[in-house]
Amino acid sequence: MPLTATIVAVVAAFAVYIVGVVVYRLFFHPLARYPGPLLAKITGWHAAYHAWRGDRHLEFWRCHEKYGSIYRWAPNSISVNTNTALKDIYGHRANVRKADFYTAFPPTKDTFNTHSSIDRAAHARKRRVLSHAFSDSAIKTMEGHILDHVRALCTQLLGATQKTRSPQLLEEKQAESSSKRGWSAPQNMASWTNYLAFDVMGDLCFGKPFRMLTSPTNRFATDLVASASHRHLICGTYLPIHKYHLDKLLFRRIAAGRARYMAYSKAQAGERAKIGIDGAPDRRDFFYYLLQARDPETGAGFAPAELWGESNLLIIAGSDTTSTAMSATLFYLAHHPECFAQLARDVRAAFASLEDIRLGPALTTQAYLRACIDEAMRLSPSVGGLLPRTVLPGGLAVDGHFFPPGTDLGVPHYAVHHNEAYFAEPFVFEPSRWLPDEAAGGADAVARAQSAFCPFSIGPRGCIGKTMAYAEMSLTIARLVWAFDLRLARGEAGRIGEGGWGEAGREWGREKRGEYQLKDTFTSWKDGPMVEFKLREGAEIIE
Ligand code: HEM
Repeated sequence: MPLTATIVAVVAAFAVYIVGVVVYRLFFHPLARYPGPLLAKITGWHAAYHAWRGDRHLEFWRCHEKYGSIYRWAPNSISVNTNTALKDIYGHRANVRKADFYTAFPPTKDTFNTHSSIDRAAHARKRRVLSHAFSDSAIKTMEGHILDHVRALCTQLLGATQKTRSPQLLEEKQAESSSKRGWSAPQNMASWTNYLAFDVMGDLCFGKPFRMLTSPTNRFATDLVASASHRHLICGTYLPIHKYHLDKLLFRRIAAGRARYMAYSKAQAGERAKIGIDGAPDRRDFFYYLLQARDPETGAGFAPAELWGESNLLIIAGSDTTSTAMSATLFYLAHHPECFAQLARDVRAAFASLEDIRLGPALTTQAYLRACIDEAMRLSPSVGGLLPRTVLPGGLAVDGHFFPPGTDLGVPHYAVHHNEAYFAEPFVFEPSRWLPDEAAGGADAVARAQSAFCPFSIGPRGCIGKTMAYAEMSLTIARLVWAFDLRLARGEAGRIGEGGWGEAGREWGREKRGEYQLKDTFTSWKDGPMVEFKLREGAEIIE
């Protein structure tokens, strides 16, 4: 056959194949009866586009507004926006495994970690070993490391209150300076909470903090981790991008950032592994627990590649997520002075000094503090998208729908957190909705809200670091609120992080001024809020 005829035949065969796939997916696929965007039913590129844009969490919400509680968001994938689906899909009895989405996460074939393990038995073993590092007693021994960095943050903010903001304000500052109680220049709390969370996790995972709070040298690593997370999301959402390394072609900056992070974390983990347990017997960090932990059933510990995989995971899983929740909490407190005032009253009454704020009953019983953090995580969840699970042989029934083996299912966090069926006025910051004595609707309304609240996911693959995250967030927010008065920066700076601001503000779902805006990169990218701090009357920070 002449060359031209061969090319025509190949192109024609390809066209017939494509048409066949499109017709099958639209009319004969087991999910064909479910509504959804036309392009999403035909190809995974639709979902990959939103993963790249960082508006995946909003797209799930928008589509549920349009199509109802269940829709098809990719050829083989269904999203369900109900509290019952949450239990059916993620609960302990769910007949599912993690979707192939997670094969895009590990840097090498032998570095599957607790988070990226798909096989249920392999995951159970890793999780058992890792759980030693998250026992209550282990977290208590890590408290000292966390507090070192929270103190460093307080000192930095105190320093900011003592710097002159601008020549015009010099006089005002001079008047204030003798008492050290002037207002600081606006501080970007997305950055500060990032530095804090990375310093804590670097300290606990690699045995040495990044020292981002006190020096700019290592701050570049926050961008690398963000790139790693974003790359995992894009490639996992549409696996051909991962399989054929298209990310290196299409998203070069993101792919390069991820590669740099992997090299960096490998080197850090290697250095910590060399020190081992004997080299630092008093050091109770994650590595200490990882190095000595043994599977109670098999007696096996983690191999070196697994150690890297786990410490690498912990940095990504524990830093960005926690910093987003803290910056979101500060965003909403700065936008709701009445809530800040109530929280400040509670915390200042409960603790006589800054150093009294430690882990323990006095902190865990701060109900309004927990309500503020939970409400911020509801409105702006650190992991806002959908965590896909694949139905195993035997199928799965969800909300009366039967799904065959191989179907990918999930509940999108941002969408279910804004579902009016569970949250009255879902876009309003209302911490009291979490307090049975204060919530409109009482204990029933609180129980309904709890049933759909899933910032840490739920079930056997839910966040293992939840207790640790609450420990870090409570210590940080309580200490900041105890020591400082805070207010939103005035003018344009105060708008950073708000909806309806800049280019993105014109997007449907990003127009709400009072909502902290996140870019969904699997975890989240954020900017702002810009907050001013002032050491409050009666507070002292020992530098
Ligand atoms: C506010 C802070 C945090 C949030 C919102 C959060 C959220 C989540 C979510 C949604 C998952 C499920 C991911 C999935 O199914 O793909 C998860 C898993 C996980 N998280 Fe967190 N996380 C936080 C803090 C932490 C911290 C501080 C650590 C460790 C120091 C941590 C370690 C992990 C690990 C290891 C997993 C995998 C668990 C498994 O698959 O068995 N997280 N987290």
